[in-house]
Amino acid sequence: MSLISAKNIDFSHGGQRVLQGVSLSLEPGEIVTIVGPNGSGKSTMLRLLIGALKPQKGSVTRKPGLRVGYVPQKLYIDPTLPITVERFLNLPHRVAAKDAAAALETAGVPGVGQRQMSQLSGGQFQRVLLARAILGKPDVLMLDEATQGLDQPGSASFYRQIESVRRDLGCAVLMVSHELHVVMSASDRVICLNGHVCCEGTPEVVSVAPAYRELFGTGTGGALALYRHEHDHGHDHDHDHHHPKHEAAE
Ligand SMILES: Nc1ncnc2c1ncn2[C@@H]1O[C@H](COP(=O)(O)OP(=O)(O)OP(=O)(O)O)[C@@H](O)[C@H]1O
Repeated sequence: MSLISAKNIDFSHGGQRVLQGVSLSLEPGEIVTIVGPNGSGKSTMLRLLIGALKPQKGSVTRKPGLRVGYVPQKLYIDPTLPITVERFLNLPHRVAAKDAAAALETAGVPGVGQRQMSQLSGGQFQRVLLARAILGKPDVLMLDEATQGLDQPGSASFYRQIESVRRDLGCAVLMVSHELHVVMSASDRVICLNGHVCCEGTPEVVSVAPAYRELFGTGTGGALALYRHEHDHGHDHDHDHHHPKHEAAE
């Protein structure tokens, strides 16, 4: 059974149609990224999947008892408010010190528990948010533009952390981004959204799909290859096949 599945969703904000006929699902353990231009309905889709919004048409089904860990885009903490990482992880529910330490370790920031939140770098801060999501032992981690404000190496490193968290926890990951190549390289499957699902598949397949290239141009293929090299351990399909049809369309 899928962890979450959406069937034929229509959604409008006010009178404005944002999503039309969108179907997608998330299977246990997979990393799926929703990419799309600004305003294409990515955040709305995430909120529908979580259940914070109700579709006007279609349905969203979540596996009973599904635990979702959510990593927001950015969380504002008043810099004049002294709060340590450990204290932050204890909000809103108290957690055991050893669980907090373990979550920080899994999230890639071991030992920062006594640091002030305001003194963390952008990358460390997002990893602390990740640690907080991990504490709930999620079946699914959802990240909405979680690397905004990080530079490209910082984002790439954050997404590698996500892969490692997936390995440790065995959870599925659903991310939203408009940062293309960096995010895609870490994904098993990419869904390109622009009010509807334009195309969907492995990063290699989506990055050469005509609908994707129409939206984002052709510039991401090389960068994808650059980041992908670490992952070339042959999943279930041949990465190296040729796409003469698409190349001819460039
Ligand atoms: N609460 C709301 N009320 C009215 N319109 C909204 C609301 N939230 C989003 N919208 C509109 O719905 C459309 C889709 O927004 P959404 O945030 O889902 O897109 P997105 O793909 O996540 O965009 P971005 O990449 O810029 O974050 C936009 O045109 C936006 O203005």
